[in-house]
Amino acid sequence: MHPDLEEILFTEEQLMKAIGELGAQLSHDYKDKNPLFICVLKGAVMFMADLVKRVDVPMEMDFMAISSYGASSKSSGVVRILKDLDRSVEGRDLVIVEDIVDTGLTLAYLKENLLHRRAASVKVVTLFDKPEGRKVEIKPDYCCFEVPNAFIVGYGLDYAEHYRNLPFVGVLKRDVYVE
Ligand SMILES: O=P(O)(O)OC[C@H]1O[C@H](OP(=O)(O)OP(=O)(O)O)[C@H](O)[C@@H]1O
Ligand code: HPA
Ligand SMILES: [Mg+2]
Repeated sequence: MHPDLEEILFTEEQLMKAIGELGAQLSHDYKDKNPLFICVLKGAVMFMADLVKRVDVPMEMDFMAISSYGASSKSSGVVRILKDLDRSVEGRDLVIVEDIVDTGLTLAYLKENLLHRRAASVKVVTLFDKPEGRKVEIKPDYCCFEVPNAFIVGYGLDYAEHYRNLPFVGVLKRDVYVE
């Protein structure tokens, strides 16, 4: 285990099993829809890469970079688009791929923004949901795991840009970060 972690919540095997099941579900739900999967960088990069390999219907990918946390464990509340999509989403069935829904501020902003662009549908897939962190009411359409109200890192999730490369997910020790 990594010395900065208090405990491991999900092993690589547990993550892959859940992602496999989600991929099968999405393949069923999006058959004949040619959905556009939108990866929310940077946190969702690992999840997106593993998920799309388990989707066996025609689909496309695009990427958006959004940031609200900076070098902190608390959301600044100000959501900024750092990189936008490459193409129009008008009339498309969109699947937003997130690593975690915490306060819900990122997702609320993103959903609204994409619906404004006249997408046919916008659904949200998240690896983790932290319901106790919510500041705005929003529910993901698909979720692999609920997590407790602690700051978690690994498998794409960072604290001050570190720990994204861990293949598992754990709780960061309280003395490693500032709020
Ligand atoms: O529900 P919220 O409280 O808005 O938090 C969730 C968002 O925050 C994190 O992104 P962050 O802004 O840290 O950027 P990153 O993906 O580059 O780490 C995470 O990847 C989600 O996108
Ligand atoms: O628990 C978390 N860990 C990492 N990034 C995050 N962004 C929102 N919540 C978290
Ligand atoms: Mg982050």
